[in-house]
Amino acid sequence: MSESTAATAAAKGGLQGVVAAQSDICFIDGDAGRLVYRGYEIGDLVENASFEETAYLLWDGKLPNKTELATLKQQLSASMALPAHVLAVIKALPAGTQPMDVLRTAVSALAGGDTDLTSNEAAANRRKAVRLTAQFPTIVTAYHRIRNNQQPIAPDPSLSIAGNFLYMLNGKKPHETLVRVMDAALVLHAEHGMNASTFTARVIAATLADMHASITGALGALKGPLHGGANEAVMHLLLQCGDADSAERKIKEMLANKQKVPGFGHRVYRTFDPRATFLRKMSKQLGEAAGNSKWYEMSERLIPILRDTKKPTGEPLGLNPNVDFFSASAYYTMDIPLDLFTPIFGVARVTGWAAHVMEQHKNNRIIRPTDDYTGPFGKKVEPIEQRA
Ligand SMILES: CC(=O)SCCNC(=O)CCNC(=O)[C@H](O)C(C)(C)COP(=O)(O)OP(=O)(O)OC[C@H]1O[C@@H](n2cnc3c(N)ncnc32)[C@H](O)[C@@H]1OP(=O)(O)O
Ligand SMILES: O=C([O-])CC(=O)C(=O)O
Repeated sequence: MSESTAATAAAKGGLQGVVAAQSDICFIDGDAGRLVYRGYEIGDLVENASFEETAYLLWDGKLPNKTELATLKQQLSASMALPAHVLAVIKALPAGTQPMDVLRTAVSALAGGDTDLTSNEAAANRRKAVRLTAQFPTIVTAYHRIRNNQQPIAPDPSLSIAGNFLYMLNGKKPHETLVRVMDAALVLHAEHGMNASTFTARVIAATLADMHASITGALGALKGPLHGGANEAVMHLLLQCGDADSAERKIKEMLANKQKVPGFGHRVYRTFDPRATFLRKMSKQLGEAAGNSKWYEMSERLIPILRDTKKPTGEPLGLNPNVDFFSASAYYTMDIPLDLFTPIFGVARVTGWAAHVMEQHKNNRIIRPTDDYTGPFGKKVEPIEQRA
C-alpha cells in the first residue's frame, strides 16, 4: 500500500491494511481473487480434501496421511456428544433465542468441565480444537430440534462432520450428494486470515485467556450482518423480494439510498471472492437437482447491478459477491432454516479460529493498539445538582 493510500485507509478507520500478526495459516490475494490455506489453493482443497483433512491441515500445518486422518476422525466422533450440563443450558434458554446466541452460550458453558481448560499448551489446545469442532454441529442441531419439540439425535460415529450435521438436523441419513455439498461448504468457510471474528479470537487469546473464551468471543463477532450474519440477510432479502424483477428494483433502491446490500463487497477482495465461484456452482447444481432454480437465478440477476451501477463519479461500483452470497441460496435449497446459516459458518470457522488461537499462544504478545483521542480536556466535575 502506498503512503497516501495508507493514510486515506487510516482516516477511514477499520484497521484497513494494518498488519496485526505474522501467520503461517492463510494467504489472500484480494486483487487476484486467490485464497491459500497453508500453501494449498482453495480450489485444490475444495475438490480434493474433506473438511476433516482441512481441519488437520489448519491445525498441524500438513495434510494428514491415512492413519493420521483415521485418528482425527476417531477423536472427533468420540467428542461429538454434549455433556449433560450443556444440553441443560440449551434447554433452559427462552423460546425464540437465536441459534447464534445458543451456540455462543453453549461454547461458553463447555468451558465448565473441560479437562484442559486452564492449559494453553499446544497439545491441550489441539485437544480443545478437536472437541469444539466435534461439538459445534451437535449444539446447533440439538437446539433446532429442541425448539421444534423434537428429541435431539445422537451423533453417528460413522458419519463425517458434514454428514452428522445433516443427520442430526433432519433425523435421517443424508443423501451422499448433500453430504458432499455440505462438506465442500465447510472447507470453503474454514479459514480466512485476519477477518473480524478471527481477529477477535486472537485479541482474546493474546491476553492468555483460553480457547473457549477466544471462540466464544469470535462467535459474537461472526454474528454481525457485516460479517457471517450476511448469509442469513441475503436470503431474507431474496425472500422478501420474491422474484428477480422485484429484487432488481429493491437493490437499485438500496444503492440509491446508500444502503449496504448483503452478500456483496469485501475488505480484501477487489474481484470475485474465489469461494463465491464454488458456491455459485453449488447453488446452481442444487437448484437444478431440486427442480427449483429460482433463488439461484435471482441471485445471478443481482451480480451485474452491483458490478456495473455507476457511482456519481461515473465509475462502476465494482462490487462482487462474497462468500455469504451464494451460500444463502445453496443452503435454502437444501431446506436449511435461515437462522442456521450463520451457525453453519461457525461450524466451519471454528477450525480456523482454533488454528489462530494456537498460533497466538505459541508466540504471544498482548494485542493493544492505540486510538487517536478526539475528546476534550480541562473539564471539572460539577456538583450533580448543577449538571444539565
Ligand atoms: C464472511 C464475510 O464477512 S464477507 C462480508 C459479509 N458482509 C456483507 O456481505 C455485508 C455487505 N458488505 C459490506 O458491508 C462491506 O462490503 C464489508 C463490510 C464487507 C466491507 O466493508 P469495507 O471494507 O468498509 O467496504 P469498502 O471500504 O470497500 O467500501 C467501498 C465502498 O463501497 C460501498 N459498499 C461496500 N459494500 C457494499 C455493499 N454490500 N452494498 C453497497 N455498497 C457497498 C461502501 O459503502 C463504500 O462506498 P463509499 O466509497 O461511497 O463510502
Ligand atoms: O475476510 C473477511 O474480512 C471476511 C471473510 O470473508 C471471512 O471471514 O470469510
